[in-house]
Amino acid sequence: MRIGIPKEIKNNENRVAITPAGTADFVRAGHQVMIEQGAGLGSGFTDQEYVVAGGEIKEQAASIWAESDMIMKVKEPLPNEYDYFRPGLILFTYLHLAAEPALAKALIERQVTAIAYETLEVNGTLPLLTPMSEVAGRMSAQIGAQLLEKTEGGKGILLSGVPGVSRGKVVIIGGGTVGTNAAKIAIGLGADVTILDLNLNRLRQLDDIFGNQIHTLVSSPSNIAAAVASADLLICAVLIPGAKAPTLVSEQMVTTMSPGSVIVDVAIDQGGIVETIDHITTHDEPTYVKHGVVHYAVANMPGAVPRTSTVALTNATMPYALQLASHGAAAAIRGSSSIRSAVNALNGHITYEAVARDLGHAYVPAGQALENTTTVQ
Ligand SMILES: NC(=O)C1=CN([C@@H]2O[C@H](COP(=O)(O)OP(=O)(O)OC[C@H]3O[C@@H](n4cnc5c(N)ncnc54)[C@H](O)[C@@H]3O)[C@@H](O)[C@H]2O)C=CC1
Ligand SMILES: CC(=O)C(=O)O
Ligand SMILES: [Mg+2]
Repeated sequence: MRIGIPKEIKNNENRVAITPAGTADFVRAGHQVMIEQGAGLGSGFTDQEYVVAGGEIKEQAASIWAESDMIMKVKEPLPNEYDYFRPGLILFTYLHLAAEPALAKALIERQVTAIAYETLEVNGTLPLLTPMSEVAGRMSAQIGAQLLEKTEGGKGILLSGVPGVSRGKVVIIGGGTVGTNAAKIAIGLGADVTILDLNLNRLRQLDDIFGNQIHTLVSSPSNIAAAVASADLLICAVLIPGAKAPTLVSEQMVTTMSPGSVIVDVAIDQGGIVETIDHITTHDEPTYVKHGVVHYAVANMPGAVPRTSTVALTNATMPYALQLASHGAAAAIRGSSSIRSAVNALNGHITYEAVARDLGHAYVPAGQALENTTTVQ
């Protein structure tokens, strides 16, 4: 199969979908890999390293899209990439379609086989989301701590406090991968940490992991309201796989936060959980202030630590990419329930139930969408 790796074009997105080692894995398995010139530089990989691994460097993104059977990316295609879509093209990347209706429409209209990292499931886990959630979770506490500094627009507190001065309060809504990793760093920084989750078993696990280093609370509207009002730093880490994130923090709740408090909404890639977040921010302009509260809503946080993130992401994606390349999409989708769970659009249909529901499209299971088609390779 011919595999194409365009350079990422989202703001400050320095990750790349393949490493030189991954290129060598594909080549060893008999595939051809085309990489856009300079695509790996942000992650510290030179064109020469890809060539040594057996890849071919192309100057133009357009020829990579046109000549590839499978495009591997990191972030969702942006509107100026939609024209490259064509029937049967395999697109393997993060998609977050519930928050991207125009992208969903383009994928349907052009009958792309769109396979999303974030919904690929193995025994109830999301192994292609986990590594980036680990990165973003850890970053969220680090970034929040910095935004609390006066010079960054914050209220001017140090999360650890000092002897004689109380610690800062970090509230984390959602105790999954992002939430747990945020807690690790926030605890390390010496903050007073509270985690809310709907899942009581998850709260039990967190209690086992962190003991009396954290407070746990069930995620109810009244507990959220009280915790938000007391937070210096609010980290939002809720996920319902594939679905648009629920609005759990209302504008009224944000008005109860003291001036200079900080919100980091990591769940923004699925639409975010905070009512006062009305747009996705970028690494160039990461924050804005509303009701005196600093809001951070960058949807590609790991793009700022690309060396760590590219290696962590590709460690997880490569085994599935190799399956897709070696068997072809149709056989891989039929043969692997995990790959099937990642298929969000195929042959003009939305094939992930939560995405279909949130975008108001009909849901057609991937297996059914594969019937009577000759366009899917
Ligand atoms: N902005 C960025 O750059 C990045 C964003 N993310 C996003 O972060 C979000 C969280 O991801 P993960 O931690 O991997 O998901 P996860 O599935 O590991 O954890 C989500 C947690 O939310 C909990 N939850 C669901 N409904 C809830 C509610 N109403 N109240 C409280 N908790 C609730 C679940 O029980 C679960 O424990 C996702 O949207 C993911 O895409 C991940 C990486 C990078
Ligand atoms: C998960 C995601 O959105 C990211 O890593 O950018
Ligand atoms: Mg996005």
